[in-house]
Amino acid sequence: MAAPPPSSPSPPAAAAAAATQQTQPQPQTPFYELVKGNSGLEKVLLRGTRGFSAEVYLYGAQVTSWKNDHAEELLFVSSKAIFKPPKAIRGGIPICFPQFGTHGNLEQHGFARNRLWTIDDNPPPLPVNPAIKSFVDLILRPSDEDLKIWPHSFEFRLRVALGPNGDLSLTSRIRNTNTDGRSFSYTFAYHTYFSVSDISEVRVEGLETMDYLDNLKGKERFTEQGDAIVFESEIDKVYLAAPSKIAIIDHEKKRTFVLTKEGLPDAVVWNPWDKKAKAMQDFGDGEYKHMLCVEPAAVEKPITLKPGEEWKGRLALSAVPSSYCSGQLDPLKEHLIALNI
Ligand SMILES: O=P(O)(O)OC[C@H]1O[C@H](O)[C@H](O)[C@@H](O)[C@@H]1O
Repeated sequence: MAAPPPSSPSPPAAAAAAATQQTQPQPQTPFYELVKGNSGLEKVLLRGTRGFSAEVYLYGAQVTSWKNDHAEELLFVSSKAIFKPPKAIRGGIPICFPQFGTHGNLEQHGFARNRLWTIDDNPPPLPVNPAIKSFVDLILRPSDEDLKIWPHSFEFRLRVALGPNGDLSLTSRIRNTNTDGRSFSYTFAYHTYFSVSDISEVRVEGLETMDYLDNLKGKERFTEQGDAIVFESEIDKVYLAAPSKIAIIDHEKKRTFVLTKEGLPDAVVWNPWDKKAKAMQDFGDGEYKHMLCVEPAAVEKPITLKPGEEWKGRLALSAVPSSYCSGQLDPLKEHLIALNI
């Protein structure tokens, strides 16, 4: 598909918006730009107000950049990331579908993260905040090869949107398009890599007292004790029925990430720490200190769709300044104050 001219409304996207305008309010002139990224792979640039921006590779529909109004990168992408199929890009927000991790017989995290998605010029209407001016819709349908490894027909639509306050949202709509009457089930995650100043200075709030499956202990179930989660060693846990808001407090950066999730009951927390970092070809030895994955997910209970049914799973991210004092943070309150609501 031809790239729209730089800094002008994308004609297909504008046409799509116009087509859906009659049924419900949609942003009028969505802006995106399609450019060449690493290794010649195409990526979409989203530009918001006040310098907020995001980038999405068509490869994996993977968000690889989200910047605030000081042009600071908020997501982690490894300096050793490989931008070459079939390797998934190490960092940003890989999409794990139709399988999270090793919870099934497919390759780790499923195949959506290493397939080439296309821009969806005419997505079905999606209720949106009319203040959102910058977004892109992507779509993945299975190829004949994909059908051999996962014999189900589906349409996976992803909208990535940059809000007026720099918030980033990802909305997935997955539809069962099987014509043989068969249901299918899948697990899912937005495998979000956050950029942090120093992992030892980071706390995660919202998951304390939750039950979790520990991937480092054969997926055994435990209950989290005590206070906020802090990091002193490798972690790989699937928190079950986690709250819809989770906060990552970066003490040194004085920044709090607030994650809001819908349709995604679980939340995976992962940091490979030093030994696993060294074993990964596409990850720098010391980079574990500057990243943390908190991944809204549906893992414990797979989602089942009958033919014609559609599921929606949404993640909204915001980064707000935090003058954090231990134990005093109310992530929601702080978020609303920062947004002046
Ligand atoms: O190396 P990848 O396939 O991208 O997976 C990276 C990590 O993803 C998740 O967080 C899993 O819980 C981990 O067990 C896994 O190591």
